[in-house]
Amino acid sequence: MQLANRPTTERPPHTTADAVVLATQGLSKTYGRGKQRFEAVRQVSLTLHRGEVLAFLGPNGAGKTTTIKMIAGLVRPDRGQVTIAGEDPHRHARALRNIGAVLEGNRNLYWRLTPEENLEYFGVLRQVPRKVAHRRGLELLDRFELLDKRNTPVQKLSRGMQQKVAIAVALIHNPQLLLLDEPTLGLDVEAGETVKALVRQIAAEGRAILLTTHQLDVAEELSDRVAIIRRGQIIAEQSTESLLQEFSNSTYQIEVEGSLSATQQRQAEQLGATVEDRHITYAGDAETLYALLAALQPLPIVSVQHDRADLTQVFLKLVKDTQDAES
Ligand SMILES: Nc1ncnc2c1ncn2[C@@H]1O[C@H](COP(=O)(O)OP(=O)(O)OP(=O)(O)O)[C@@H](O)[C@H]1O
Repeated sequence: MQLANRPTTERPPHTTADAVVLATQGLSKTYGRGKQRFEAVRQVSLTLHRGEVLAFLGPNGAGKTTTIKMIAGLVRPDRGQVTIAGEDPHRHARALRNIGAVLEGNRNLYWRLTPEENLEYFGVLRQVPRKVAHRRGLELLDRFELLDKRNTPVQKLSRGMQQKVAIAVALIHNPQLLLLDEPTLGLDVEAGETVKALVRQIAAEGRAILLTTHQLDVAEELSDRVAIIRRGQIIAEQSTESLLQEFSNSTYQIEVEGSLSATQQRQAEQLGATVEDRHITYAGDAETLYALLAALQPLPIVSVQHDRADLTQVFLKLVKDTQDAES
C-alpha cells in the first residue's frame, strides 16, 4: 500500500431521475460471425448524472471503445439501450446534439485552420447559428486562455493547446455529455494540470463527463465514480472514494518532532497506538485519532498519513480477482 495523505473530494450523491444525463441498459455487441464471433461488450449498464465524472476503465481490449462508440451512436448495439438526456441516439439523431466528444486525441480538429475557424466550422456543423458559434467560440477560447492564439493554425500550437482547442470544439454546441478519451496523454506536467482543471470546471458547470484513460492517477484525481470493464463486462462500479476506502487500511502514521514524555507514551499506548521514537502508528477510527493527537500536545506534529490504496492497486487487484475467479 502506498502512503498518501490526500483530501477527500466526494460530492453528494445525485438522487433525482432528471439529473441523469446518460443511461445505458444491457448494452451488448458481438463482432464477426461463426468462428470469428467475438462478444466485445456484454450487458453493460451505466448511469451518469449532471456534474459527475465517471472514469470508465479497463485493460486493453476490454470493450471501452466499443461501449463509447455505442453511446456516441457510431456503433449499433445488438442488444440494450442508450439514452442521452432521455433520448436514444440510435433512434433520434437529435440526441447526438447532447454529446461532445474528444475521442482520438486532438484529431477532431482541422490542423490548417485556426482555433477560431475550427470552433466556428464545427459549431455550424452541429447546427449552431454562425454568429452564435463565433461568439461562443471566442468565449471558450477566452476561458481556456487561448484568445491570443485564436488566429494561429492549430498545427503550430503546442500539444497542450491543441488538446484545449479540441475540448473547446467538443463544447461548442453546449452538450450535456462530454466523452473524453485520454485527455492528458502526452502532455507535460503543466499542460496536464491545466487540462485536468478544465475537466473539473466543465463538470462543475453541470455537464456529465465519461472519461476513459489508462492513466489511473488521472482517473483517481478527476472521477466521482469508477466503472471497470473486463472482457466486455462491468466488474466494479461505485464511487471512487468508497472504492479506495474499501481497499485501504485504516492505519495512520504520525510523526512528531522531539520525544514523547513517559505520560504521553502511556496515553498513546492506552489509545491503541504503537510508539517507536518519533513515529506513532495507529489503526482505528478517526475519533480516537483526534484523542491521540490531543495527547501528543504540545509536541509539533510533522505529518499524519493515512495508509490508503490508490486506484492502480485497486484496479489491478479487481482485475486479478476476477481472472482468478474464472480459472
Ligand atoms: N470492428 C471490430 N471488429 C472486430 N473486433 C473488434 C472491432 N472493434 C473492436 N473489436 C474487438 O473487440 C474487443 C474490444 O475492443 P475495444 O476497442 O472496445 O477495447 P478497448 O477497451 O477500447 O481497448 P483499448 O484500451 O486497447 O483501446 C477487442 O478484442 C477488439 O479486438
